[in-house]
Amino acid sequence: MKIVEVRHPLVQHKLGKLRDVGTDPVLFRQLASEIAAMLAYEATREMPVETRSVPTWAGPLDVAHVRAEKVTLVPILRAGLGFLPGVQAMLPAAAVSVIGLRRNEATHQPETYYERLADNMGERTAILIDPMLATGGSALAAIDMLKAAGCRQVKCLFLVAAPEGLRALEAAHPDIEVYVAAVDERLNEDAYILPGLGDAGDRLFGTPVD
Ligand SMILES: O=P(O)(O)OC[C@H]1O[C@H](OP(=O)(O)OP(=O)(O)O)[C@H](O)[C@@H]1O
Ligand SMILES: O=c1cc[nH]c(=O)[nH]1
Ligand SMILES: [Mg+2]
Repeated sequence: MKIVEVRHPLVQHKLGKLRDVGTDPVLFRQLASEIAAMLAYEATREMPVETRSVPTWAGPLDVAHVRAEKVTLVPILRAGLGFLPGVQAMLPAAAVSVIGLRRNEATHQPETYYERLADNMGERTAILIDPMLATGGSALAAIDMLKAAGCRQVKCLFLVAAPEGLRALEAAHPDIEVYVAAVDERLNEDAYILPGLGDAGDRLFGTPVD
């Protein structure tokens, strides 16, 4: 499994601000979105483009054109929504597929409550979007849904990943790619990432901790 930890100073600066418990939801969403755009930039580096001829002031010119119909963005509800705008800023024409998962806080297992995927999933690269990879259970469930729908290429964008979650993804899906702003230390006894960000969904949307 390809894992890219984006150590760019701008990403690390913004991540440092996200880790500050004093960062409120308005700034948290803005920073998360800005990092998401930079992760998307890295994840699309090898993206195939087609050549199209455009009229320019100097005559016709062949230019690169991204084929948005070959991509779908896949936010995992709810926290993935906070990450989506930054990725959409990079790929505005990509169809959005939505997966709703909620981690059961007692068992730490994901429970599915929504699935609405784009058409022609077999023709699309799926860019899975979630700020947190903890045990990996939610991402595994989402990737299983994407592959069951025919998806052959999956790239995952996370703000913070735990080593435990990365190992789980690697074991089940060695073919995927992962782009992350930080690989953190470990999970605590409640399966929260240390040092992590706390509950990303709550911090994005201003709800109390469950
Ligand atoms: O790797 P895992 O152990 O599965 O944990 C990570 C998941 O937990 C969080 O979502 P949560 O279930 O809290 O839902 P929310 O986004 O609605 O807050 C997070 O956004 C991931 O989806
Ligand atoms: O650290 C964690 C783990 C799961 N979900 C979160 O929002 N944070
Ligand atoms: Mg949550």
